[in-house]
Amino acid sequence: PKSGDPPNPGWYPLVGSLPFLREPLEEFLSEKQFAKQPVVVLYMGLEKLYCLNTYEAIKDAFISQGDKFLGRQQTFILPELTGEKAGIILSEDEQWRLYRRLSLKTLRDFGFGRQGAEEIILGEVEELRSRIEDQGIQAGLPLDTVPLLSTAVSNVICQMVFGTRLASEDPEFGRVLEMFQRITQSQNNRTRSMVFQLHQDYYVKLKPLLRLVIALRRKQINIFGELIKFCRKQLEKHKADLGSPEHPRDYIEAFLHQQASNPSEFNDVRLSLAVLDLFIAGTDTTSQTLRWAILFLIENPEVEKRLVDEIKRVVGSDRQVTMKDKSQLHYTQAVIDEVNRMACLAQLGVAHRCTETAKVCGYEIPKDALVLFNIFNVHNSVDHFPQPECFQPERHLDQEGRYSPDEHLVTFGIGKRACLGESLARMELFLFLANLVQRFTFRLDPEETRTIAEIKANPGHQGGGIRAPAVHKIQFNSRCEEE
Ligand code: HEM
Repeated sequence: PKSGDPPNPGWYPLVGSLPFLREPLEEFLSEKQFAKQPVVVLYMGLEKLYCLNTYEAIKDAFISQGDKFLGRQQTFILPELTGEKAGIILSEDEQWRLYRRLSLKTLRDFGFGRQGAEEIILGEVEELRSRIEDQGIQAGLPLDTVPLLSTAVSNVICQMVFGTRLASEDPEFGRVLEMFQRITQSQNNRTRSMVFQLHQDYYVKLKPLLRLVIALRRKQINIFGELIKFCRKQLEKHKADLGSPEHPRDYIEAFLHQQASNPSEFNDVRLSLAVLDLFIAGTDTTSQTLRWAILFLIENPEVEKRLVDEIKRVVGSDRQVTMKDKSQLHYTQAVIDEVNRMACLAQLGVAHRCTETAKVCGYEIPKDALVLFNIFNVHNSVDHFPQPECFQPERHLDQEGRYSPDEHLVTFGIGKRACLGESLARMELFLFLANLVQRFTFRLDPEETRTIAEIKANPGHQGGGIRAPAVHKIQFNSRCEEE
């Protein structure tokens, strides 16, 4: 380390800080010695990794100097596998600008001549309700919320992207979903996988090492390859039946129309990678947040009661909760923010690459450095959220009880590279949660031997790298029959 470098947890030659780190990394970096440090540097073996640890540092980097932090880490596996570098999440420069702009526009304009996003989500809410009634309540069985919620959420993306409810209707998609769930439920040691990714330049130069790494990662690479094949098949189907450019029926159609005028930017491989990114970024994140929400409500019955009372008062029990109700459901919105605060789903964000040397809160971050941001530390900061360990939706309400969002909630990141699906995700969280709560009560499987705290701690790190509760089952009951 040079003088003036950010603080580090300790280091040795060659292995760097690795002997000093503890999992989960976001919690380690939020311990007392680091909690108030704006920037921390980790020596991950031979490479440095910077972590923006406080809200001030994240804002300084991603808002005040946003243009210097628009890069992403470049990987060798995608070019090796596909010949292209990226879709949306890992793209940079012109490709990123084009894909981000068009993806946002396409998702925002959603309507696509047929159904709006709200209608699609409400259709899935209904589908979910009947699955819970048939497979859970009628059969008297507690349900694993991973397949239940991830099918519902991926059906939403399926309709937007492919134009069909593939997740339920196409037997081939059952396999695709299973592949996603294998990624979701994989046991993931974040530190080990970060070290692996940070050293990829070495493997690319040392071919025998590259072969070894590919052999070790073969399973994940195969899953990825199959998913890409599936997307390409969908592109072919759409090409055979392309509608009018004025009213694209889905995301793929909108992009295929662009392909006609700009075939190299919008080639088939990039399009497939972009589609895959929407699934990777948009399925598990939303469905795992809903799993957290159910656990928090079981743990906090007084919150659940107030939530149900609000929904009954504003909406009643005879019709679905819709987006029109949202502005009156202040407490419901506050509950969702509190779920997002405590779930800290993308705990350390997605790494940005610093494209030009920058100074953040007084510390130099060199060009090409990789930079994470500690959402967990910001969401657990006593300065912004007093008694952060308590689930208190009231903190997101003003004196009059009106919903009042807090800028320190950084669930979706901030700045130009923040989550592209935020408004869709917010709509899904609101509609799925409010409608589930209106219809059902939740209880942990009576046969469960672990406590909720143990399930939340998820010692096996299941969750494919995001903060997810361990696998468990929930017993649903019909709310009106219980009351
Ligand atoms: C609760 C649900 C979600 C959470 C917590 C979440 C969180 C995040 C975070 C933290 C980032 C990184 C931001 C950064 O690098 O600064 C991100 C990026 C991204 N998210 Fe989400 N997300 C969610 C849902 C979605 C959905 C539904 C979609 C798609 C429709 C989506 C698509 C993306 C994409 C494409 C990116 C990369 C953006 C870019 O690189 O320009 N996300 N998300």
